[in-house]
Amino acid sequence: MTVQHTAEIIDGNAIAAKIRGGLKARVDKLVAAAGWRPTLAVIRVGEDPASIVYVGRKVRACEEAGIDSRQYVFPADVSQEEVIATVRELSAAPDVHGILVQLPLPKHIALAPVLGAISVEKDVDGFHLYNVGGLVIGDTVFPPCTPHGVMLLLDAAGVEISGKNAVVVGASNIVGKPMALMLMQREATVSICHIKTRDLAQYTILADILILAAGSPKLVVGPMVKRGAVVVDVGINRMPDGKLVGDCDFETVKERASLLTPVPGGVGPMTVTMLLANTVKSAERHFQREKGQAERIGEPEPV
Ligand SMILES: Nc1nc(=O)c2c([nH]1)NC[C@@H]1CN(c3ccc(C(=O)N[C@@H](CCC(=O)O)C(=O)O)cc3)C=[N+]21
Repeated sequence: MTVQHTAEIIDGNAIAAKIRGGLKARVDKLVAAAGWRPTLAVIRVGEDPASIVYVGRKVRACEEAGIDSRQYVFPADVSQEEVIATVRELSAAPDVHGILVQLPLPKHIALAPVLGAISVEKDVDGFHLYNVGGLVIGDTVFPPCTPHGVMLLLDAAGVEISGKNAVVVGASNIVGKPMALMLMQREATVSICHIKTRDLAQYTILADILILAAGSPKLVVGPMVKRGAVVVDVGINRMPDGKLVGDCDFETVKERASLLTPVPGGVGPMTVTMLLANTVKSAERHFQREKGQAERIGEPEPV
């Protein structure tokens, strides 16, 4: 007889709240020492309703953690040059520690020059090529928020990664690719599936850790999942009835997985938390540089 258990559901909101508590304490300590607050600049272009909601959520999370935020909102037909000029100004501003350009941008704006204009020291999304390169060699200051949030969820749930078969479904620059690199860095054997993958099930069935980041509702159903697998669902799909669902068929996957993240309430809150974490880290690094400089200025002249 085999005994089957339904998956334990990982509570992303609870794990995120705990991490945010720790971040708030670091902010308080920094404010006491430095006399200024960590500050995040958010650039939003156009009136995409989802972007407005996401940015609003990030701004509120900043507030709750004691981080100042500033919003720069442009009309959808703003020129690429104007956006880049703003990013350059913010990159040079001494009182801004994090810069986030909300994606997606309108089609007439090329992403690479905009992201390239973000100071690597303020790149709290981890999208600048310098930070992408750091990730490739396993040594980055600002890991991209969503995949980093997934790693912390796995760690908080006590999931062992080294030596496991990890399968990432989705190969985007902001989730799938960096996710695969982070899992590989932790010594998982990683497979990446994408839109052209034939017979997805023959990969997913081997996964001890299955990460879904395809943006396709019910892409993965129970029979495609190895019994006892850990399934992290990064998908966010808005259904016609307004309901939010992930990339897996929750009810059938729940019968096969040992651990499963819900949508909403799984990875989403961790993404926002990692943005806060990177912003606090950036501000702390700024303070250390400032202090280092003050000490150098204060040094007596050699006789
Ligand atoms: N430069 C940039 N950086 C990003 O990190 C970025 C971006 N652009 N563009 C859009 C995506 C999407 N994203 C999410 C943030 C929070 C939730 C989130 O908080 N979700 C909650 C609530 C979901 C809801 O009810 O709407 C949850 O899943 O429980 C989801 C998704 C960040 N993104």
